Amino acid sequence: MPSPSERVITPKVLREWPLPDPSGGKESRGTVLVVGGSKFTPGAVLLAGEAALRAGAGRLQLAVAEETTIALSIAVPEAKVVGLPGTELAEGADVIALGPGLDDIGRTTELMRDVLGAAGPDTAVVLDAYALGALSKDASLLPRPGRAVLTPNLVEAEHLLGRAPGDDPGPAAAELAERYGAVVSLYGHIASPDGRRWVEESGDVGLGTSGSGDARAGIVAGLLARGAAPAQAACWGAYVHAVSGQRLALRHGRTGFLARELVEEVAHTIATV
Ligand SMILES: NC(=O)C1=CN([C@@H]2O[C@H](COP(=O)(O)OP(=O)(O)OC[C@H]3O[C@@H](n4cnc5c(N)ncnc54)[C@H](O)[C@@H]3O)[C@@H](O)[C@H]2O)[C@@H](O)CC1
Ligand SMILES: Nc1ncnc2c1ncn2[C@@H]1O[C@H](COP(=O)(O)OP(=O)(O)O)[C@@H](O)[C@H]1O
Repeated sequence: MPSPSERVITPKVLREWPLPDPSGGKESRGTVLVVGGSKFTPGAVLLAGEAALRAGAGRLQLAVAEETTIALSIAVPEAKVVGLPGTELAEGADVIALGPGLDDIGRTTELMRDVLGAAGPDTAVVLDAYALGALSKDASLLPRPGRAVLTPNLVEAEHLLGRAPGDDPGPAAAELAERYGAVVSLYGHIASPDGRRWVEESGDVGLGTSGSGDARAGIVAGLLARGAAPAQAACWGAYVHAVSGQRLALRHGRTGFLARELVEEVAHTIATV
């Protein structure tokens, strides 16, 4: 049941809150820079990056572990791929998605200082995975929270809150949004620092698949790149992620579909809202 303070995200609500017209060239749909990956988890960046393109981003850049640059440039031929930290690309990026696939809090902290410090004043930021662990230790790592979306899973929310989110993630999302001054998307519950709240109710068990959160962070980044506001990108992102899962569940069953298949559904789901 949604709380009375949460608006349920339905196709009608989204159609009243349309995404910016995507009819311009790729320059007008923005550049996403995904910063993340490690020697042993390079695929998270691939999932997030491809999800950003499927959500409509114009250009994709990946800053990844040095030893994975060649493999990822072959796996994602649409992207420019450089070694971490990727600071040289940060100033020109419209959106920076930081965290997927990182595996060390100290290294992530350094990356956040370097990359977000080099970002332009209007750059939007999506923080996921290890970036949220680092943020839980040092809130100053998010220099301009106003254009940020945080996409924690329940473990990351616990690190950020300092306690378990409890049975209803809605109040936890609202508390985090207020604390960090950023939009928070937590398990289908979206909260904005101005107090607005939404809930997406179509999600199902199959969405709990490896890489699902990486895909969702990438969708949000792509929507921001094409010009959506942070709360709009988070609401559309949660809906598109959940409905893409529903469509896969109809074809394959409630569980067993893959995050990469979720990513492939994204463009069609957006087009049919
Ligand atoms: N194909 C791939 O490459 C995949 C990579 N993935 C990546 O794998 C990484 C690890 O994911 P797991 O869920 O196993 O993560 P862990 O179980 O290692 O940690 C869960 C979360 O706790 C936080 N954390 C860890 N150490 C902390 C500390 N010392 N202090 C505060 N917070 C801390 C981090 O924010 C982390 O995201 C993530 O970066 C994720 O993006 C997964 O999403 C699955 C797919
Ligand atoms: N059992 C479930 N029911 C509904 N939605 C789910 C379920 N499992 C996952 N999800 C959705 O998928 C998102 C990503 O899943 P999660 O396991 O938290 O990803 P990750 O650990 O990769 O970040 C969640 O935030 C939630 O919105």
